[in-house]
Amino acid sequence: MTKIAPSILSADFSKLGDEIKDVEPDVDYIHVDVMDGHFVPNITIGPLIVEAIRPKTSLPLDVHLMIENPENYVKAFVEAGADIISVHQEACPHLHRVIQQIKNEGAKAGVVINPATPVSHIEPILGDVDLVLVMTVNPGFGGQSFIESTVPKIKALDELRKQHNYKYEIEIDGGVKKGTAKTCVDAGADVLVAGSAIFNQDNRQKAIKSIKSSLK
Ligand SMILES: O=C(CO)[C@@H](O)[C@H](O)COP(=O)(O)O
Ligand SMILES: [Fe+2]
Repeated sequence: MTKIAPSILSADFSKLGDEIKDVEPDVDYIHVDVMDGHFVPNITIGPLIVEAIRPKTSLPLDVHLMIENPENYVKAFVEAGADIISVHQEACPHLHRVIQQIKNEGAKAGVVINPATPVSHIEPILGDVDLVLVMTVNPGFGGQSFIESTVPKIKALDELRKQHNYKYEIEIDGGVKKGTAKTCVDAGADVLVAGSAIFNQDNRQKAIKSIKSSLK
């Protein structure tokens, strides 16, 4: 069963608790986009907001770190209540160490690749991660268009998982809506992050249902 992870980047930040409650019954993770104004041009939220939303939901908080030097913040995000922490390969010269650090802190560890980064750059640590996040847009903003050339990477990750019996989930992030969602699931994606396709809609339940039914 494909999992849905609404990205709160497109939610109303003045009432995040209510926004999460609105989607909670129909989804699997809450996706939290952390941006530092260095790794990506945008600045969003830090551990304080994660701590504030933690009591508002029992769903796993899926924290996507789009920051430089993520190793300096892993502990703070785990203490704030993050369940899954994903770091960008492009931001981590010592990727293996950061992945171990996340796991040692007690969270699930994910690795993220940008649209221009090949799967080969993360192959050596695929046996160590709980999640691989394939960016299907360039990170930094919600509401961008899906980049089709990322789809073969989803397929390659699914193949490698079968071949080596790896256990990671494949998550995709960016430009998810009807059509692109099915393309990714057919390629092997297990978790779909969706921001604007859910939170920019008046009826979020209907929006989630429509993504789910597009997968059949
Ligand atoms: O990490 C990011 C963007 O950098 C995403 O999680 C976005 O929040 C997805 O937004 P949509 O493309 O679904 O509107
Ligand atoms: Fe994200």
